[in-house]
Amino acid sequence: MANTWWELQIFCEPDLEDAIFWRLGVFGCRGTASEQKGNYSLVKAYLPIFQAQLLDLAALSLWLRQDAICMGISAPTMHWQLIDEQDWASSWKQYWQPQEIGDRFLINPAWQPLPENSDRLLILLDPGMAFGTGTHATTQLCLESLEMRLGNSLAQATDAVIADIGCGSGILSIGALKLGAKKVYAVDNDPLAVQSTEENRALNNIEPESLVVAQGSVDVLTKLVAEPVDGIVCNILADVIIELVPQMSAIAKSTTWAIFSGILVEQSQAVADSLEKHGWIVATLWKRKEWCCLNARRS
Ligand SMILES: C[S@@+](CC[C@H](N)C(=O)[O-])C[C@H]1O[C@@H](n2cnc3c(N)ncnc32)[C@H](O)[C@@H]1O
Repeated sequence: MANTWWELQIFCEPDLEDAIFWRLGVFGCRGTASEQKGNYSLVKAYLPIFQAQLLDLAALSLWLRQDAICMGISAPTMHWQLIDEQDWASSWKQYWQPQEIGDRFLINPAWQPLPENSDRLLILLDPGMAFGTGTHATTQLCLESLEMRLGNSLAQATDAVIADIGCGSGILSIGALKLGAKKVYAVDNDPLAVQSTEENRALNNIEPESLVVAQGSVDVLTKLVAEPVDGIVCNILADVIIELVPQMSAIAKSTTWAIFSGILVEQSQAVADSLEKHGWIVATLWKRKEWCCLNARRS
């Protein structure tokens, strides 16, 4: 039973997909994927059996219906079944294909052949049970922001020391290092994410000294980093970011820049207010679908 998973299958209108991904993420689903089925989307998500009972799944289904009603679109249908771990691993992997992100990155699932003739920065990933395949708008916004911060020749990318808070699969840490950052400190309070980041570090031939991974949050980072960092990237949910912002001053200096995502557009004002209250200036807001990414620097 320990290796048994819930497989959720949700048929929905494409406009509902993002709301569904958000709900599934909050719910603790791993390895979420979607495919087009005619005019509809089929979203599949996987959840360890110990994490949800039938009643929880019924409640999730009701929330999704509620979301659809609020958006004025037809309600999704949700089915669930139990599958074993082997089926889980192969079920969602077949939907995840190599993907170009921004101007520089190519995300390649670890089990896919390496691309030929690509001049993009290759990130090999097997997210395991952690969040961060690059398919979510918030991850893409963060990678594109990292490109802006580190990817042009004027930036001092090679000297940059970066903190990745809520590293998930390690995709942003690896992206920063591929852009030339000197060192990344990555933390996540989920031990499965720490394991996944370690595995993806090795997959991308990155030395442990260049990507230091630890379980925990900003409090752990403050003990890990020898001195304030040059950049921070933090893709978690808005309320968690607001909670963590005061602690981030301990790892920031006057020139530190920061990238925040996981924020719904309507939550951006609350996050910006919190940042400004704690010594940050919000320079830009990038939006994709209902998500946004705030680029900030110290005042
Ligand atoms: C949305 S995922 C982001 C993963 C990856 N960085 C990306 O951009 O795709 C958020 C991650 O933050 C972690 N997390 C949530 N709350 C946290 C906290 N207070 N401190 C550290 N990590 C946290 C979660 O476990 C999850 O792996």
